[in-house]
Amino acid sequence: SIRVAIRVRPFNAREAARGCRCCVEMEGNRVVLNNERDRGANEDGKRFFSFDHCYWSHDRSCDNYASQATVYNELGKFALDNAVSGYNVCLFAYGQTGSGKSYSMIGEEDEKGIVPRVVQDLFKYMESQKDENVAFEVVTSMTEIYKEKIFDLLNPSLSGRSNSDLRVREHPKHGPYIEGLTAMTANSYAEIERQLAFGYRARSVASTNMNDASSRAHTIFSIKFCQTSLEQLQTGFARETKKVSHINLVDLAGSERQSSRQLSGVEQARFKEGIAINKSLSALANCIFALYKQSQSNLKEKIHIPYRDSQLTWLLKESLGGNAKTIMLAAISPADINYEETLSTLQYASRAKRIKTNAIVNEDTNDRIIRELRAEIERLRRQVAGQQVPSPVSEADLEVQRLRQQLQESQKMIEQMNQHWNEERRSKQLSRSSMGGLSFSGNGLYIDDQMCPQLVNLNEDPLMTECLVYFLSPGLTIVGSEVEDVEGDNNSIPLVSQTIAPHHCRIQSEGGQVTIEPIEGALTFVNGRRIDEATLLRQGNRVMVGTSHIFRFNDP
Ligand SMILES: Nc1ncnc2c1ncn2[C@@H]1O[C@H](COP(=O)(O)OP(=O)(O)OP(=O)(O)O)[C@@H](O)[C@H]1O
Repeated sequence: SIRVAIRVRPFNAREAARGCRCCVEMEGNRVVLNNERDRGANEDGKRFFSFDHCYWSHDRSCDNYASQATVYNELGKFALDNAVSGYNVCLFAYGQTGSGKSYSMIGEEDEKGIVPRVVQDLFKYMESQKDENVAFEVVTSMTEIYKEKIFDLLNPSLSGRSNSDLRVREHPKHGPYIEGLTAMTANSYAEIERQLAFGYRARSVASTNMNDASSRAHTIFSIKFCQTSLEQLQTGFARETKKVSHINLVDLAGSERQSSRQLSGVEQARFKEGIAINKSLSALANCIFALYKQSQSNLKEKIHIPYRDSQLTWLLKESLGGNAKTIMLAAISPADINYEETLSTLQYASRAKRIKTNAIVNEDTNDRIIRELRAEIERLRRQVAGQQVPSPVSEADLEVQRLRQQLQESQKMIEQMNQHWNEERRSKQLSRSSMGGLSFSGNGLYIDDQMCPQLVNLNEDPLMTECLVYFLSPGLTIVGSEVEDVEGDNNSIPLVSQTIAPHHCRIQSEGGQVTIEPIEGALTFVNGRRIDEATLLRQGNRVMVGTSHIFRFNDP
């Protein structure tokens, strides 16, 4: 379920000057609203709401005062821990204008909020995991949805509102995304801090009755976090595991009451912004309501969730009802003059609590099974160790035996998984070689396997040169015109021409060395010299098989 937290701020200057009464109390994870004139409240004028977390930030002198660090330690750390485990996470701040959303998300110079703290701890995590077999990548982007238009806050050409708005598209697997959005790689916390400062300066902010610096748009700061680790297997292969998670930190524009009185020019502009903000927030409310209904319903039929009704809900689709662990931080004012807005925020948040998302670790399926089996083995090992106290009780012996058996079974499964993984990799390599070993990226052509030695074709036609890459996996590779039937674990390279024998030559790759040997004197040349025995290949050697297949040997 979506995790929901409520935070109440101190009185602002205006509320203090008007001598407002505090209408909010917090008891553990329960919020109590007080208003004797509220007809929906109980006879004591109270309404009760429970949430996953309640943060009392109204009065610093109270024992239960929740500081920026307290809020981060629960919400931000939860988001970060899940992102590190490979889940998509989304943390969004909701609430009336001036209720404290930006304060919680961004914070102030010496009271940093969730966003900078998440980034800081993300870099600390990467530092702590530094290892030559692990690589990390952090890519950030920052957008603003202002009056239903999407702007790129990290685009340096941004000047005023002239930056043309961007479009949302939908990826069949990963869901909606913004086309053409600037994505920046960051190598340090300081870099992201600069990006954040730049992006936040470019936001649409204006002074309103409720807040001197009110965000007039929704701001989304996104981090794509990739973790690639390389594991050396006993089989000689190196297994690459990749986990990618998307962290979306969303500071929503504040909901506000619309006035029907005569408005001045500036007020008119704020009023129009307010309409757009309320429109997208009500689209969000409608999605939350539909998702809430879906969670209540036992019906098989699916309820339509109106994600498409606003850019905001469309972009948050995966975070609300899809593949993400989502946290909603609802900020409220303590003042009685804002009672209605506070009540509506709490009702909104109560509904969100019931929404269930469907978060999964974003990694290769085989990686997931292997990871789960490893965890299982570890658990069983610990259990076996725990049970090994000498005991005459035969029941304990039986338990140890059962655990041992389970452990063996899990170990066997993991071996099979690794074997299966290797086979898959090999078959991918074979299909790559039969396709000419080509891989395409958006930027053109690249050879995506730098780990194996390779034979790269050379051709009189420069356009045809280096178009074919044969990857030489550890073990034996048979080259010939009829190699479909090569047995066991052996690999094959099929070549067709009159001068190629059915089984023409053997290429052995072992312990980092590769040799080539003709079979029954078949025509094979290394650097123009005919060979008749196993010959060691060196980086850059020219290899000719028959009279028309020429390659360069590449050993990365
Ligand atoms: N927990 C808090 N402790 C101290 N001051 C706070 C707290 N929360 C909010 N404030 C102060 O209240 C004012 C309004 O907060 P903030 O700008 O975060 O509201 P907001 O919900 O983001 O408003 P808007 O929707 O208009 O952008 C700011 O001056 C901020 O410093």
